[in-house]
Amino acid sequence: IQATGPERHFTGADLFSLEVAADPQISPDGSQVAYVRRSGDIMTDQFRSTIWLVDTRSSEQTPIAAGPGGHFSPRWSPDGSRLAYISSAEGGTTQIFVRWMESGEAVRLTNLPYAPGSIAWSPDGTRIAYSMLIPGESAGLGSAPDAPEGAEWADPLDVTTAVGYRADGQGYLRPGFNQIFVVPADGGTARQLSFGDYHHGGPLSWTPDGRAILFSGDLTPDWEMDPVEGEIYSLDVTTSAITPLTDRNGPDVNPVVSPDGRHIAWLGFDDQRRGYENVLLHVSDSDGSNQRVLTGALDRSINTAIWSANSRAVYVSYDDHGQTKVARVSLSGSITTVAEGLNGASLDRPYSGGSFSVARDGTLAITSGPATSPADIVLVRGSNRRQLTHLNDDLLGHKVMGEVRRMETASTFDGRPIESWLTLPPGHVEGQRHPLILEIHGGPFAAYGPHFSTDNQLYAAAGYAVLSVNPRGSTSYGTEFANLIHHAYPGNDYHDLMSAVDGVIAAGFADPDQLFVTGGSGGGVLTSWIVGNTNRFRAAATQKPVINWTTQALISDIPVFVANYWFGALPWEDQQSYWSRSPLSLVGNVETPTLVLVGGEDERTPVSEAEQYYMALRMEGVPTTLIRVPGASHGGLAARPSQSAAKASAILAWFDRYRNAPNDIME
Ligand SMILES: CSCC[C@H](NC=O)C(=O)N[C@@H](CO)C(=O)O
Repeated sequence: IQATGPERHFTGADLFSLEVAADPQISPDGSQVAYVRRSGDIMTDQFRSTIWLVDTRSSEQTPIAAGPGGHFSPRWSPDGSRLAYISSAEGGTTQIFVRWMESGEAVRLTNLPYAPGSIAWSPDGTRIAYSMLIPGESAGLGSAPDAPEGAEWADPLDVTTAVGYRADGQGYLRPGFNQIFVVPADGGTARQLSFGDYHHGGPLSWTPDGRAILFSGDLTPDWEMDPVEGEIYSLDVTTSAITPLTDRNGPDVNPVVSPDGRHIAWLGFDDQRRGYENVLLHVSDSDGSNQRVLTGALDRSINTAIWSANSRAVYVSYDDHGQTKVARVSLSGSITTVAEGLNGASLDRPYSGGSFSVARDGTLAITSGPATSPADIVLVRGSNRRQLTHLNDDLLGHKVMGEVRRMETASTFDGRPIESWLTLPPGHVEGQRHPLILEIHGGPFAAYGPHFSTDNQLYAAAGYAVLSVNPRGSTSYGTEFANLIHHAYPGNDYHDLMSAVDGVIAAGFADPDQLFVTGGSGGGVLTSWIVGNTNRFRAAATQKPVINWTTQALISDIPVFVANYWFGALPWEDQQSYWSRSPLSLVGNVETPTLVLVGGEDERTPVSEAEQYYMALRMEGVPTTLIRVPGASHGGLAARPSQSAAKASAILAWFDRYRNAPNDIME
């Protein structure tokens, strides 16, 4: 059949044409913004990162690093004359590059054996600090016989004594520790500054005199068993002496020294072993004395902190009701919101997020955009906003996207307001009811909001309305709301989700006989929990779920965290809680046809969780299918455009199979 015209709806193939702006770095004088552009590439089936410069007056764009390889982390020298970045332009390991802006010359500064990260210019622009993993020795035990010359033997045994021996996105970890280095900014030999069997973590922040670098880490022998702990340390650049600046029980991370050197700002909280804590902005004097919290009254979590040029305030980003905002926090603790509507770089689901930077005069560069398009670069000067890039107008300008509307319902459990966003099928006519997909976020401490989502747009283009709900436990509504699921997840969040579904039915958008449910990770837990509790949904698709908390606590890459923060006991100490909160405990109730889907290299909610559920459903005679996404990690389930499109297509095919089935087949 020949197409009669251009495809007006969003399609899976469109994923290859999407572009999203990230990591906007405004130059100190505010004249230009360097940013990372992530673009779909149909030949490599990846999102490729390039660095572009956009002029804040003319909006003219210039490529900084856009050739072969990946390019990211642009960072201005303090005087704005140079731009450092990390790139694999020359193949092999990523390296630090510097571009001289006036001449346009870019040079590779380093020749490192391993990938650098957390690059930070010294205040006088003469040096660049960075962190890098230095491999350590594997724990040895016994030995293989000697191999004859020329023999090709199997790999040696992999022996570990580490707690963190696996990590999502990396697989089984090679032993080693993050160390801090410094390299001359005009080339030369890098020097290692930190040593020892501890991770010395970024981001890094220099003191204005260039004598010390602040970093965070847990330099105590018990660091492996305390996954959230961290302190701020000062590292002497000459002697490598390390001085702790904080010492409380709880994370102290992301230190930033004020431009005048008088204060330190950082993020952290008192560890109470609760599922959720607001991350608070702290400041102290430069020696760590006089510590105080500046955002205690906000009751929101702070994501990023950047000092104002005059050292009198800190700009922070935070999530509020599913939206990401920037506020200016003065040293006296007054908080003024200065930008709203930030959007992050994740494309598949509408998670809150976004990034920003600040010029000397307070002009902000943010990543932002409507819910129907990925993030662009927007300049914010006082109340003026100007969109500098239009990365997707060429593609989405010719498409009819699903409109996104904010909804609110009272929970049937306790009357609390539950916020959600409804993506309507393109061309929706008022009064028309649609089949509804409830799409549940993970975390579980995370938030959806009015943000772009390829999954939701693909479902909407297929004629479904899609509901993205923030049930209790969601972030961006304060500590009390998030901790309503402390040691009680899944639980009453179920009622919030069902209330939101009933809200859109009552509002006339959804067909009550055509309900479907899906969700990933924490959202997969809730999807499986829902089908264990109700038969109201015609079909379900549980993505990368936890099914059995005992195995999750022992096999995932966050074992100690799950046990200590989400249960407060080890599995064998409180098997009753672990079992009663496991969706596997309800599998005998399930009648809803349920698709199970997981990334083949998921280390966060391991493949074995999905496999347990699939087999349990088969044993119970429930219609099911297991899909593994080859090579995909937990965080990277939708990283390859072809797999992301195919995943949405498989879920739609599963739902379509039951969408039009006569009711008696469903009974
Ligand atoms: C329920 S166990 C771990 C869940 C995981 N949390 C952190 O990694 C999760 O829910 N991830 C979410 C949000 O990041 C996801 O959608 O993958």
